[in-house]
Amino acid sequence: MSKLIIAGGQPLRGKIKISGAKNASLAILCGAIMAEGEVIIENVPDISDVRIILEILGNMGVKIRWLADEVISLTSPQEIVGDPPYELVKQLRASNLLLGPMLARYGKASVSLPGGCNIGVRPMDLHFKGLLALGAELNLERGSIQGKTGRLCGNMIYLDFPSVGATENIMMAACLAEGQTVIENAAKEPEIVDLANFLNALGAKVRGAGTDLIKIEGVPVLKGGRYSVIPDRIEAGTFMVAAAATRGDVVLENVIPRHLEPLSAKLREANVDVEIGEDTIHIKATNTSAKSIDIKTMPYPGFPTDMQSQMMAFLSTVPGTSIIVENIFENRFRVADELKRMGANIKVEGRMAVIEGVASLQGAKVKATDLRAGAALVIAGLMAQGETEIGDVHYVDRGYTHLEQKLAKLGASIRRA
Ligand SMILES: CC(=O)N[C@H]1[C@@H](OP(=O)(O)OP(=O)(O)OC[C@H]2O[C@@H](n3ccc(=O)[nH]c3=O)[C@H](O)[C@@H]2O)O[C@H](CO)[C@@H](O)[C@@H]1O
Ligand SMILES: C=C(OP(=O)(O)O)C(=O)O
Repeated sequence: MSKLIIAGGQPLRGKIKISGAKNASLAILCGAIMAEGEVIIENVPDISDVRIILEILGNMGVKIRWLADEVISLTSPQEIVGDPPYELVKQLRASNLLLGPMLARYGKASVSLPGGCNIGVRPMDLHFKGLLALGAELNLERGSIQGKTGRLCGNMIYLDFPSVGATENIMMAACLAEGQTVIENAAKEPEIVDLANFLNALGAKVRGAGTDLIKIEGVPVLKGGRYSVIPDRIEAGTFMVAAAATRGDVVLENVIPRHLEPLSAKLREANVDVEIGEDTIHIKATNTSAKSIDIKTMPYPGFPTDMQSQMMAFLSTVPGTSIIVENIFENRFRVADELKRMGANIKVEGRMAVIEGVASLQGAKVKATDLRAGAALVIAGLMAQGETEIGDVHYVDRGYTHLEQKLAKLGASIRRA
């Protein structure tokens, strides 16, 4: 098991290029199996979640070739040669996004339920509700979803909650259904828009992605095509917060600033200077004294749950009392216990965390409890006095491309052991 060792106390300074979005790439890679021709996807991040989903697709008979760094070619078979293997599926939540595409293209699917994970339960009732409304037959057998269908049929689907995964699964399946599907109260996250743009590049007819009403006109086939994934707003956000937390001066390149507005607004409220360019964001925190703030995680365009832990690390040394309310995933405060080992003063009460800013954190041995918790501990380690050793770094590797190299380029003292 590798560890990250950080000698804290250096403000981050310099420029960094943001990679392609994990959460968009994973959905797009699943959607690619619906195409009848070769699909080329650019700007795919080199992270373990991508490697696992590719292994799953390979097991199903998808031909996969890396054409260059971050560029993948995929060609799906006429018939699936094997089900997604449980051993791989259980390692990543996003494998549940194979359900819609498999049903739509192959008329059958067998995918293990994701079950719970470290950040909370990951139910799929809304995915089921949508796919059943499109005419699929779904059964749960020994922890695995077994689905079959003839050609799916468009329908009106209202989501009780704007679930990102359910919107993606239903939207993908509806692309090959007969007639029109309307998803009401759809998720509006940028990754939904990216997936819709990708599907449209293959010949799908999806309109309204990015609003809460998505309309999909089914087509008989999707063809091959080429598509470039959007930049990762959460990787970008993590570097923004790391820059703010170390009182640094960092320019992020290859970002879509609009996607980061919920975070930029909160950082400005905390007195951090955020300058927006066309595809850059400049964080200047060298001369600022940060202020405590309150945060509530919400579906987009609210504050993202995936940035909550990193903000908790930052706020732990901001004078005053900050409050975070986590509305999406019930177990996303586990990182508080690790931050407390470094001297943070955080009280967790159900879905609320109260953070009393302390003068500084001290380096300690800590463990990543999930992906963004790991990112938060990296930020805490960069701020802390002395050495921090972060265990269970495999969580961090799920979602960050070349994290140590990028941070070292900004002047951090960080190494893997
Ligand atoms: C709204 C939201 O912030 N979604 C986040 C969620 O997407 P992901 O797609 O994993 O999760 P959903 O958006 O579906 O889930 C959000 C909420 O809806 C509930 N739920 C979901 C599906 C379902 O069928 N039934 C149900 O009750 C979940 O328990 C959760 O409380 O995790 C991703 C990884 O961290 C983030 O990138 C997404 O931004
Ligand atoms: C928790 C995350 O991802 P996943 O839904 O793939 O577990 C995340 O991206 O922060």
